[in-house]
Amino acid sequence: MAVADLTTSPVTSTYTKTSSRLHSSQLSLSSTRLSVHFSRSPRPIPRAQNFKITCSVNQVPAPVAVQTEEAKNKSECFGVFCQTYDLKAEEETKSWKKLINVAVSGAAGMISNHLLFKLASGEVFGPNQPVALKLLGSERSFQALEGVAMELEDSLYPLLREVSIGINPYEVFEDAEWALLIGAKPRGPGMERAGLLDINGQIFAEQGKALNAVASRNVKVIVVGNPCNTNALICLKNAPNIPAKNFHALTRLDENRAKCQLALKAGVFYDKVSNMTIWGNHSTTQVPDFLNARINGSPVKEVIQDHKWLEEEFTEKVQKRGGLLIQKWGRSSAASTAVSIADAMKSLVTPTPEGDWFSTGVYTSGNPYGIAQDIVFSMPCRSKGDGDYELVKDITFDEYLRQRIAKSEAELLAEKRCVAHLTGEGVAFCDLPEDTMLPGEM
Ligand SMILES: NC(=O)C1=CN([C@@H]2O[C@H](COP(=O)(O)OP(=O)(O)OC[C@H]3O[C@@H](n4cnc5c(N)ncnc54)[C@H](OP(=O)(O)O)[C@@H]3O)[C@@H](O)[C@H]2O)C=CC1
Ligand SMILES: O=C([O-])CC(=O)C(=O)O
Repeated sequence: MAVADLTTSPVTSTYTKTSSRLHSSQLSLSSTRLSVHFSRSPRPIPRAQNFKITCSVNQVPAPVAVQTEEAKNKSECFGVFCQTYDLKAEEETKSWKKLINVAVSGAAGMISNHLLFKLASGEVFGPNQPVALKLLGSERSFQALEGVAMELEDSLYPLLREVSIGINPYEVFEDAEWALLIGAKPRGPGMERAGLLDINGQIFAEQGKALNAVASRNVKVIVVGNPCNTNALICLKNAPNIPAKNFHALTRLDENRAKCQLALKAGVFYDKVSNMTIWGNHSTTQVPDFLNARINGSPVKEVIQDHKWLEEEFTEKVQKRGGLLIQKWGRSSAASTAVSIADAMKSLVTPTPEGDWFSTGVYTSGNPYGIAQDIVFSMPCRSKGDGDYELVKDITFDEYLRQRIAKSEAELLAEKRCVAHLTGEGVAFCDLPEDTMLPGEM
């Protein structure tokens, strides 16, 4: 059976090889009451979970689901998203753009549980952009991933045309135009940061190789899993055929947190805060830049005259916001992180408002600020809305800002030495600064 067909989008070729499972597809079709019209050659439903869902709709006993190793390694369309409908009568689809492929790792995790529904709703790409979600999980999360896909089915999003799930990045990332890399092992009690860098670095090295092999040549990659700057560096080093500029480490949550704290102090609504840069690492050395930020168009230091608060309390509040939230919630920021991923994507697909900018962790080569080359560092960017960005040139520095930036830079250079074995730059040597911490660590 084919995946959902759009009059305006080509059907992907993921399942054309699985003709041996055509029989299963026919079984599933006979047990579904959904009206199905094949506008192209039918493709087989290859997965057991399709039976479970269609049969539960009609109270037909489900065939026994036997999942082979081969089946588990495939990225496959899920349930209702495997159907092909005749959309010719649907006028609205005429104005739709070509289907966009979005791959998400850690898709069964907490952040994804918020993010996927934003992507499917049209909030990120707009009301004319149909979306295909390609969800990456693992052996341990596969059932949860099925649950996520079932919730996506039940949400009936008109723009959500395809959902596929899998555990092999070489399958899931095929033709991805966006890759949102969220899955990563959380740091456990007693685990050294070097250990976390190594374990998660291996995940991102593997995923970089997979993107390099099968993703769109212009895929935009947003690394969320921590330590996200160095994971992004590892990922891009393992994907030499994809422009390094396309890789981002998520620091938009930090930008949003900084805007909120400035608004609170100034007694204004947070939409009045602009030009907010987060410099450096998504860690407790990050630098929320109050020198260049503005409130109601005026420099922050003119609006907030308590400069001691800006240098000491504000900076630390932003750096440690994630840790405080974990103390309150018992788990790390998930909903606000998902919002910030959506914000980061929107900033790349819509033109940046005149005079403003946004923060994202990007590859430093060629930066105009004197920051070390060849790391991933959060900096101020503008976009024309084409998925690309330029670094902002007219930035002011003072001694305080320079010193803080240098500290975060030193931390990232140390992280880079620590993962040299994963970036193809020789033998790793770990001399991480003592106080190196993720925002979630206190
Ligand atoms: N940059 C930022 O601003 C922020 C980053 N984060 C980071 O995002 C990441 C995901 O957070 P969240 O969704 O809340 O986390 P969850 O624990 O809910 O999900 C993380 C997912 O990571 C996957 N994973 C990959 N490898 C391992 C492993 N070895 N052990 C356990 N899980 C693994 C799991 O999926 P599977 O089994 O399918 O692989 C799991 O579902 C974390 O690294 C977190 O620190 C969080 C907040 C802000
Ligand atoms: O440390 C974590 O996992 C959470 C995190 O990044 C944040 O809240 O900014």
